[in-house]
Amino acid sequence: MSAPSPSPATQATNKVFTRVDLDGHALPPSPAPSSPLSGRRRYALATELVHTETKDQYGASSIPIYQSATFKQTSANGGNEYDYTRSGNPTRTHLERHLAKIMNATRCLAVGSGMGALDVITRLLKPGDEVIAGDDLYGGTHRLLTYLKNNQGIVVYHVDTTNPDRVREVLSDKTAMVLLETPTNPLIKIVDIPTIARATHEASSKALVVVDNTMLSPLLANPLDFGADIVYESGTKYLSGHHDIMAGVIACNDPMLADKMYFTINATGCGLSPNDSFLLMRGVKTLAIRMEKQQANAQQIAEFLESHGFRVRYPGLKSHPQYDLHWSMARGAGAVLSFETGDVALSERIVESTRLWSISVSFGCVNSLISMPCRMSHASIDAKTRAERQMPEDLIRLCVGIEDVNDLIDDLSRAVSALTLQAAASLLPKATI
Ligand SMILES: Cc1ncc(COP(=O)(O)O)c(C=O)c1O
Ligand SMILES: N[C@@H](CCSC[C@H](N)C(=O)O)C(=O)O
Repeated sequence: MSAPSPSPATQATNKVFTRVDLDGHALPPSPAPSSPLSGRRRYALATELVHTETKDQYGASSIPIYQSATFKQTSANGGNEYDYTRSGNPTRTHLERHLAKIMNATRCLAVGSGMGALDVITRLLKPGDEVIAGDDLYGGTHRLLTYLKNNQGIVVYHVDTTNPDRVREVLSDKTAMVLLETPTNPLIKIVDIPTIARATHEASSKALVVVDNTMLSPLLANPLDFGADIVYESGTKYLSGHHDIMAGVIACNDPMLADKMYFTINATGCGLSPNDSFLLMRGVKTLAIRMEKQQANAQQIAEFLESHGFRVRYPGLKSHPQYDLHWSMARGAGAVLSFETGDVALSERIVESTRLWSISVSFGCVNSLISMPCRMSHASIDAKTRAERQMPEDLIRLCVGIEDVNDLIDDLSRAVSALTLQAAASLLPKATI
């Protein structure tokens, strides 16, 4: 008996894609096209963020959540577009194609967290490879690099990446990866991506420049346009915007590199779940409006603190020593700033006296957060290393949300003035409020 001919729906599912991944699975075209059709012109980013191509059979305007671990095949040889969610899922693919468009990449991969993204990227390394990273960087990144150094035979240099000459000093043909963050977390220093990318590729044609773009998001910067080979972000932050998921995204333009990273994701099972892919997709659509409000608020708060004598680190302030460099690479200053009070105990009390600002790690959410990085987000960097890297223990980090800015300033002002009035003037060499 001959097999029944496949239905039109099955035929559509079985359509031949021009690209296949390392396991022979078909890859849908990526990035998603500018949508709806914009002729030759690409729409502005705020428009592209919202509009997304869907071919849903019922015309669903929001991507359905394909909450299925496995997918029925039409032949004993398998080979349909999807077979198993660890390998690929329609909701995740939709998100990845949309993000590739937004991140100016040909391919994007979505995984379970920002650290998961860095784990996938660093699995490109092999024992003996050298990695150059900043000396001011997210604590979890420092922790993973230290693990690789201690257990996987990777040589890691932490240098001041805000000075390209310090990077040049350690670049060699053994350099496999240069890992950059800009603005750095938590000291908000700026790194010259184009200069370092050029120097890296000159020193070793195989070395990869990897940029963590979590602080700015694709709305404000596209490091791939400045010579980066791979860009990753914690989707837990601005991309999703509501602190209701953990996610990580990786973008690149080299199909071979993308295939290698996809291999790791499939092999280890760290791809983003369908439900979280849906939530991240929903969050991305409002990125522009959230970020615009967040950074407008951050600017006013930074000016308020600076006008009261605090040393404020924010690239929206003309006093930032690398103001011009930042604006040569970015379309905005972001919404994370940090400031010093001159006294750890005072900083603690300010943090604990605010009411609207939640004491939380993370950033990029619609509500405002306050934290002391040395005690919280960067506690995984030991005290000795923090001291060597001159991380001020009294540093307060503000992650500004979308609330009414006057309420935020009032709350901060009340916390600061109540305490500084009590404090002896000697405790506050810098702060004069
Ligand atoms: C700059 C930066 N990169 C990466 C990460 C890691 O992201 P996730 O928490 O989603 O793993 C974080 C924070 O956690 C971060 O601040
Ligand atoms: N306990 C966590 C701390 C996460 S910090 C999150 C975020 N990157 C930030 O900078 O606030 C850990 O050990 O990773």
